[in-house]
Amino acid sequence: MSSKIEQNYREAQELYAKHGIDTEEALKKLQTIKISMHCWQGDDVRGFLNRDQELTGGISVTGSYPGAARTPEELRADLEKAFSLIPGKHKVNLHAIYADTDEKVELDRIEPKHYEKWVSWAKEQGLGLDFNPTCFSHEKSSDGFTLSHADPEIRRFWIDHCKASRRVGAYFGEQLGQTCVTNVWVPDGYKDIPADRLAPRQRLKDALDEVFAEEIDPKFNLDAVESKLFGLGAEAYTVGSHEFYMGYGIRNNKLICLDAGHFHPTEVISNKLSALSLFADGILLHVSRPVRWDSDHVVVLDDELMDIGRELVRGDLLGKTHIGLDFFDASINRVAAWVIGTRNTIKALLRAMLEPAEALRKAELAGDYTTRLALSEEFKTYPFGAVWDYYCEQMGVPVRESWLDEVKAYEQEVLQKRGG
Ligand SMILES: C[C@H](O)[C@H](O)[C@@H](O)C(=O)CO
Ligand SMILES: [Mn+2]
Repeated sequence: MSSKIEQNYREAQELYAKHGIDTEEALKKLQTIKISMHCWQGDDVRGFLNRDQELTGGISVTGSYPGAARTPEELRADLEKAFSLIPGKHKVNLHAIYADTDEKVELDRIEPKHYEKWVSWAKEQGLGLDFNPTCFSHEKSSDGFTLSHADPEIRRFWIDHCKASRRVGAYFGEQLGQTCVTNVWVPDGYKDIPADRLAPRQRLKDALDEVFAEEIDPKFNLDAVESKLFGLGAEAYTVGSHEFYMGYGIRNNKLICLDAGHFHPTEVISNKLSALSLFADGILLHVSRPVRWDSDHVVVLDDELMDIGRELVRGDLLGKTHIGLDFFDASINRVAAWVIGTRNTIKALLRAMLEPAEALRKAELAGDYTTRLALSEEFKTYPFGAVWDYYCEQMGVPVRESWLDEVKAYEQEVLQKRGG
């Protein structure tokens, strides 16, 4: 006797098959896609190296929901809980400040050994790891500048940190047999109108050239660069703007990171993917949800998330795109935040795989925009949910909202005991 979930799935399968959409193929493909889940949602971007430092760099976490992870052990336990509720095998994205070590190590001196415990854990869990130098929340970034700092000594510190970070990334890749993506984002910028826009960009370019000078096997580590429009306290000018990094990344074969919150309010990253894919070696996504500014809300299954999924699927861009998440909300249960955002990102991909892309393309080429619109709209109410539920069941994770009971129980048994 098949379950109700399977019966619903079989009916949906038939409906999709009428349009030549193979749901089994879609689910097989979906299993191979890894989402890089960012560790920093678990503790409001505090990390473990300089826990007393306030969060700087023009980013902000709001909310005081209890239960933030205070130690690497707690953070790993929370990540495990979240992964147990998300279908598939994925990656964890670490920032340098999440080193798991008793040593008081400075950022420019980090080494693979400071992250060994993360690697053993990732091996046990069958996860990949990605990495980021942390160029914020530090006394040497207190005036808002790092790699483009006018003071060569400060610049040197951050260059050395980024170089060390790439070596950590390569260690992750080599140890785990999965390429690590090391993403460089710096907050550098001015609050008010600069007198000189060029010099900081020249310094950033030169610093990056130095950071990337050491050859690292791309099998182990790929470098990415992340642009931004503005940050808190850097409203007038950001050194690492989109044009800057698009140019830098294309010329130097770096992955270009598109963060959904790093553009003008009506500008969407979904519309950039096809263009960039023609010129860039690869793309890294920071899937996020800006609400009026780069607020880093948990991603919901909204039009933009579905458009990102569509562009990746229809343009066959999954092979050259690394999907990372970047949101941090401290006003809700942090494990739930991961689960909601990651499940939504996977859902968006599945939904895109279950759309009649070929028929839509054909209609478009024939100038039949009526069919294009009619079909797109009708597919919005196709039984995508039945396929998603079946996928969750097959992958051994809770179906529909039943995951929430597990998060609530974890909150009672574990998170609430942490206080704070
Ligand atoms: C913590 C992240 O590295 C950071 O959010 C960065 O990726 C970013 O998006 C800054 O706005
Ligand atoms: Mn980002």
